[in-house]
Amino acid sequence: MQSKNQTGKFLTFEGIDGAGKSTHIAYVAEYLQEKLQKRGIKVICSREPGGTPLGETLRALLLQHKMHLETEALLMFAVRREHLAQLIQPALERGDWVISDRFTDATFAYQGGGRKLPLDKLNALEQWVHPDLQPDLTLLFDVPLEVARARLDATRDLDKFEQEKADFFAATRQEYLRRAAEFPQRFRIIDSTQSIADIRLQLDKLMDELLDSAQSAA
Ligand SMILES: Nc1ncnc2c1ncn2[C@@H]1O[C@H](COP(=O)(O)OP(=O)(O)OP(=O)(O)O)[C@@H](O)[C@H]1O
Ligand SMILES: Cc1cn([C@H]2C[C@H](O)[C@@H](COP(=O)(O)O)O2)c(=O)[nH]c1=O
Repeated sequence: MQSKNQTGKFLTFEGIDGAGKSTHIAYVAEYLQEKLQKRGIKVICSREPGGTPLGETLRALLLQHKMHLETEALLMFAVRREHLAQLIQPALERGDWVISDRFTDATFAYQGGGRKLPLDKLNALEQWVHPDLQPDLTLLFDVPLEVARARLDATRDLDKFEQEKADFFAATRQEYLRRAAEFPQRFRIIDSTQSIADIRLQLDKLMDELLDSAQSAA
């Protein structure tokens, strides 16, 4: 069994709405949990905005109500502060692994790219809320806008963000890709136009690499 003094791993899933990230989270969590169980490590799935009772209450407001752009960005970071304090940091300190469906890259992409909030304001909030924590691995599910839109239209009623126009999502996607290029050591881009089965094969490989690096660091 692995020493519990070890810090767990933090994985984040990102992409524009309809890219397919949520489809793969349960699969990755199960894959990792099966391998980590024998080392006494739990895999915890969460999401943003959300992840705590307060965060889920704020999520409902954020996804439905129109508000000032800065209010929206501040609330995203307020949700994140609570998520870090209540769930993410305690889990990582126990040595457990956390998978979050979106994290700070989403604020840069949506509020920074999509809504054009200056990035220096977001950098300042990031420095305030989590100066010393970055995901160990960020999977960016990338698809052309039309593919994402067709997937969303086929499945559900659209929330406030999902109702945005193509130019909003083009700018959001561009900011995601810009951040992936800026932080190549933690980002992996998944071509989400592939079949679900092919994406799973790619995810298996990525998770095996991560498990190997965690094991050799232990
Ligand atoms: N590779 C794929 N090929 C075909 N359909 C897919 C693929 N990935 C996901 N889908 C379908 O697209 C729809 C949207 O997927 P999903 O909910 O995972 O997207 P998402 O990126 O999590 O979106 P959101 O952020 O808005 O929740 C679902 O109906 C899902 O079954
Ligand atoms: C964390 C975060 C999220 N958003 C947006 C992105 C999505 O449209 C919704 C979350 O819904 P999901 O389908 O569960 O991914 O919120 C954002 O604009 N900024 C953020 O920081």
